[in-house]
Amino acid sequence: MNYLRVRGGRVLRPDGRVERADVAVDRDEGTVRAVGSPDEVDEALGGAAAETLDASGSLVMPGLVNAHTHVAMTLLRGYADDKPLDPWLREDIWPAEAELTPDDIEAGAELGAVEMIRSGTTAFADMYFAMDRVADVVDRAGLRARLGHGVVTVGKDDADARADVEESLAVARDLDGAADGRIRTAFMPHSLTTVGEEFLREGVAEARAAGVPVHLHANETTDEVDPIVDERGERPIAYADDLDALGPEDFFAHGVHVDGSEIDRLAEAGTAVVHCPASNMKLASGMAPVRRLREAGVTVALGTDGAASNNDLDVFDEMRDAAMLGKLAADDASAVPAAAVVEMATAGGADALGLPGGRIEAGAAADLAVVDLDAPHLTPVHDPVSHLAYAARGSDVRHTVCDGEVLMRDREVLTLDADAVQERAAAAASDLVDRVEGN
Ligand SMILES: N[C@@H](CCSC[C@H]1O[C@@H](n2cnc3c(=O)[nH]cnc32)[C@H](O)[C@@H]1O)C(=O)O
Ligand SMILES: [Zn+2]
Repeated sequence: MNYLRVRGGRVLRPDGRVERADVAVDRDEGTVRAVGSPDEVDEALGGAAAETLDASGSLVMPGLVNAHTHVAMTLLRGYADDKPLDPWLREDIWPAEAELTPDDIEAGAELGAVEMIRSGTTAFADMYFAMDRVADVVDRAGLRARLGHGVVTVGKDDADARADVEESLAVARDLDGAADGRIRTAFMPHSLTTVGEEFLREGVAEARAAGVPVHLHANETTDEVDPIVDERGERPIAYADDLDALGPEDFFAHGVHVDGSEIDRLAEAGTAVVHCPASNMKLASGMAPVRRLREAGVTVALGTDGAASNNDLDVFDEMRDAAMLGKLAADDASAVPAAAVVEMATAGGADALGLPGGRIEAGAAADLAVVDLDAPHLTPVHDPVSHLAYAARGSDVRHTVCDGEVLMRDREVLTLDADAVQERAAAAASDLVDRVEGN
């Protein structure tokens, strides 16, 4: 038997209670074997030896889920700021991305993986390209992910557009189940306005046949909603439904400009929304109606979006931003409370992505973050859940565990060489900018 014991901490349970408990992990299975008092855990282990992870003075929480990002965009962190979505993409980001090589994407994904592990994130959804390289990084990092190749067809001729759709479907079929099952996939058209209708229709039909979900950017800005309403006489979520892209396994990023009928339709279909508050604020896209979505029964997860519109991959920031912005959007300080954003960043994320994790209970995936509460900015501890939402930072995470494996112990990343990764990514980013500016 191959056990790991997280000893001496307080544990955030699925019902939101925090209790003093040890957690026993079956590393071979990658699951939680038992949660309980030291005696109860002794009994569950039946005297078997276990490697120990010290959690004294700490809170053991489910690993955080970053449910929408473009992880290799870490190379473009701080490259172009202070513009709205459309000119930001067209004038700055897409020209830079045109110069990205698969090696760059691997370097950026490694940097993102180190950043995520250091801040307690154990699972993420990624839409980008050169996804075989991203998958290789996920495998080596020990993380869990739902990956897809992002399709854009606007401005492409028919053959190029079709090839992009085919690439996304091929990635969805070929990479599903990679990294010992920690990698799952999705068909990922970029958005309902950057992919033409016939390509959306064909791609979604193929995705359904292959049994993979659909992930796209939806209702992010009014510039994206208005043309659909003007051309089709229907709102984007109705259009998505018409395309058969609104299923219970599908998950849409943003959902900022959704009206009541769209919220109801999302709830009825069981399609999840990934709220990206920092990206929405930075690009001034708008305020998602998070309270209304949750009240309607929509699964809401949290995402950082790419590091160029955030500008980091720290889901603790996202929890705080989601609570703050949710209150502002509802004009009510009781809207989107601490427990709600913690749920969105854990169980909500796992449910939206259809990945295991998000809850610490016997039988669940052993995806954990151990947060050190012994710090001035976390003193006193009246309510640990309040601290997770409003006062803690990614750098407060001591240990990160995914699928039963320790990815970081005492703030040292074990699966990747963090210094080498940082150096390589900085060099790749500087070469990239030289190439872009030389053009
Ligand atoms: N195959 C496509 C790449 C699409 S990947 C997904 C795209 O989403 C872009 N992106 C990043 N953040 C956002 C956002 O907030 N909204 C919309 N697109 C974004 C990102 O820069 C990337 O180009 C191509 O040939 O261009
Ligand atoms: Zn995005």
